Amino acid sequence: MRKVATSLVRSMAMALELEAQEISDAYQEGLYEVRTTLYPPCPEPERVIGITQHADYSGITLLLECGNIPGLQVLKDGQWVTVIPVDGAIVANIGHIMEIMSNGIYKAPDHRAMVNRFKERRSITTFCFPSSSVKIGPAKEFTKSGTPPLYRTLTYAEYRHIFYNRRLDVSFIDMLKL
Ligand SMILES: O=C(O)CCC(=O)C(=O)O
Ligand SMILES: [Fe+2]
Repeated sequence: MRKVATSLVRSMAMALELEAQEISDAYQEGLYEVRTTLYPPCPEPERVIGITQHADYSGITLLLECGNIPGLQVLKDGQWVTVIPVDGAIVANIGHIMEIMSNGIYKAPDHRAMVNRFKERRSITTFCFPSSSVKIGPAKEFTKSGTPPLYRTLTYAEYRHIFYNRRLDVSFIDMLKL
């Protein structure tokens, strides 16, 4: 997972002409949180949401959908789009840290997980973070070129503190916008 995350982040940084080596090194050393989720079958799936609408607070998220049972949905142009599982594939999702670092060019999409009437679904999610020594803010290349930063710059500890102490009725990313 570390290799996949590092190489994805490197490509994403290169596409924006950012200091790709520095950014991928940060993900080489960072914290990776793994969450396994089990969604039991539900006789009334239309009345239940497995994981409610949110965007991830990671840099990027790598998701393994076990058993090819669909459930993940991404909000695209105001519509929920189901991500069809592909055998053995990893779903990569952008988290808030990449949104901030790219000064809003990459967006952390809202997504949710639905439940299935007949089948149990399991997913394994790896939330990939840069090293805790890295400041979380728009990449220095944006400020150098005179582009105004759209997000605050925080230490890793501040970022996590704000996330875990936030009010749930306020959008987390909006709190970090300037
Ligand atoms: O289980 C899934 O498909 C999504 C899980 C997820 O979005 C999360 O854990 O943040
Ligand atoms: Fe998520």
